[in-house]
Amino acid sequence: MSTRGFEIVSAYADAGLQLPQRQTQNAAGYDFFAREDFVLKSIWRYDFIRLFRLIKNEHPLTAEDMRRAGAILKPLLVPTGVKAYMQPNEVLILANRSSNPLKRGLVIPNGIGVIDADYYNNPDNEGEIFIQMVNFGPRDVVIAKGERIGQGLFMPYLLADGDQGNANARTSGFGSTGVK
Ligand SMILES: O=c1ccn([C@H]2C[C@H](O)[C@@H](COP(=O)(O)OP(=O)(O)OP(=O)(O)O)O2)c(=O)[nH]1
Ligand SMILES: [Mg+2]
Repeated sequence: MSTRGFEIVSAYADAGLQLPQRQTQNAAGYDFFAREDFVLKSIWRYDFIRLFRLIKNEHPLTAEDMRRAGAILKPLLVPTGVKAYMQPNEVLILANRSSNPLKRGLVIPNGIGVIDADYYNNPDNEGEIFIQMVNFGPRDVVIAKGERIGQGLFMPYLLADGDQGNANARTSGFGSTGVK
């Protein structure tokens, strides 16, 4: 019987992807591999004078200013091509590799990622796990397909007193339940 684990998202079945793996005997985290090559642009590439004006809401700010700010300052969602199944009272916690900030300037801006059990096989993206990243380093970082980018830890979670549960089905992620 299947209890918890990883599967390749069907669209990438033939893409030669690897399932997350632990690297040593007692490693807690399953390392995730990048689904494809990608570039994480350094946030230093942004023109900071323009950024300052943007923050202060000073004009004139062009559409191009907004586009550049969005493109560089927005975290990138690094695709893994992998989905995780688990028990209803379990969660997969995504964490950075400790070497990422030290060696590559890469941080996970949401601190940790919470992958809910009901994200698996959701109708929007089949439950593909994405790792949010920002490059605070001075140089752009190129990550090749198959490089290890973060790790996932399966954990049980607890309910508060009086919690009768919630019948809503998850339809997607990243704000699918609303932003407020
Ligand atoms: O780093 C992350 C964080 C989340 N997710 C997916 C799985 C998770 O189950 C879903 C929702 O995450 P969360 O509840 O943390 O985000 P939200 O902003 O509250 O979105 P939603 O309204 O969809 O719950 O998004 C990821 O793939 N990577
Ligand atoms: Mg949520």
